[in-house]
Amino acid sequence: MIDVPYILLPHGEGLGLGYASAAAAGLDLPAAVPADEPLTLAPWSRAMVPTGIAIALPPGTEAQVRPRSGLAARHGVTVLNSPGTVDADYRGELKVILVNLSDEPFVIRRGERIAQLVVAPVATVTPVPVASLDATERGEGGFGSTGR
Ligand SMILES: O=c1ccn([C@H]2C[C@H](O)[C@@H](COP(=O)(O)OP(=O)(O)OP(=O)(O)O)O2)c(=O)[nH]1
Ligand SMILES: [Mg+2]
Repeated sequence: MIDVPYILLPHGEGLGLGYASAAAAGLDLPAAVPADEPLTLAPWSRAMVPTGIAIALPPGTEAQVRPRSGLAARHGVTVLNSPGTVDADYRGELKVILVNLSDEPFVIRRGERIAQLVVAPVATVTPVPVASLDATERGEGGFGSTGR
């Protein structure tokens, strides 16, 4: 277990960050919209939803903002830039770019879990310019080159 420090911003008071089950991969992210002002995501529209949370990821890690399957399956609501990337040096508020891919409006209430955050190790590399690349069996084949 790796400690990940987080703070609740003023508009995140009372919200939290946690796993929904013992071995869940993703920390659920809550919507930090005002309790008396739910956010309505119109059909085929998007919104950047505040979570009221800021984190300090350990160097060598990233966090991915992933959709919740229940919202996607039941309401057509997903994370537009999935998986969103949270850099280890980011100290701003975590935000979730939700999109409503359905014909029905979707209402987001305060504290509702809108996405999940998966923390993962990340390889940081040094890009090295070279004259040519080593040969492989695949070569330049891609995008279905091996068949269906
Ligand atoms: O779904 C997301 C994606 C990003 N971020 C935050 C954390 C991340 O570290 C920062 C920048 O994200 P990204 O690199 O994807 O965006 P960019 O368009 O490249 O912006 P920047 O120029 O700030 O890197 O925004 C979120 O809160 N939620
Ligand atoms: Mg970036």
